Amino acid sequence: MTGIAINPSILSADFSRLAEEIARIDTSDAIHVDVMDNHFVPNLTMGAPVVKAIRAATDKPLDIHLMIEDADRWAPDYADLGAESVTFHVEASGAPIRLARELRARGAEASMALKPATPIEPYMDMLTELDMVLLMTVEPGFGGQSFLDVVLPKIQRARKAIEDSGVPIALQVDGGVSADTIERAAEAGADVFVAGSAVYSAADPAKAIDELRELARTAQR
Ligand SMILES: O=C(CO)[C@H](O)[C@H](O)COP(=O)(O)O
Ligand SMILES: [Fe+2]
Repeated sequence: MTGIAINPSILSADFSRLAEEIARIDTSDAIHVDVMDNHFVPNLTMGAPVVKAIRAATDKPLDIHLMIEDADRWAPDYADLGAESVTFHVEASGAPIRLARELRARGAEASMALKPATPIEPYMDMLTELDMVLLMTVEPGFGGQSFLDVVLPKIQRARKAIEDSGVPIALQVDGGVSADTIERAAEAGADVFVAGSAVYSAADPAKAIDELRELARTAQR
């Protein structure tokens, strides 16, 4: 297992004050940025120009979650603009191994996401091409949805495959992660947690991040 990380999603932040909102999550391990194109998912958020502005506003690692079609074409741009980690959806990639290698060649960590109903088994042999796997625990597209417990067995199977690979690949969950759900996800084997509404709805987001981290650490032990 790698160490526990809490990556707040700025999808739930006030976009009119993004730099201040980023400063409020200073205890985070990285900043999760949701890029949506209104095609892969029925929602539109931001593209490379805004991510470039976020890059300039913080030294925190950027964890870019691309919910866009034609990831093979667009994902490398986010590595080029200085993101530490770029996640593409396997459902939107024609050549995931080539894309993962391309992201790494451009200096980013390569991460692949799976929607809740996408099985992990066809991709078990390519895990070593990746730095992280993201298992969505909601249908992608919106913040504030409920955690899907139906994904827990897939988290367990992915954890076993990662341990069997002998390579320290991170296992991220995204969607509905809160103080009520993070322990279940950590017990199943996740070690990187995205939380949007749970962090930004808190009176003190930095404290909420620390509390989530402690819950996950205890559950992982
Ligand atoms: O990728 C996402 C949605 O597609 C977001 O990262 C996710 O929903 C985070 O928000 P919340 O914690 O409120 O569920
Ligand atoms: Fe996300």
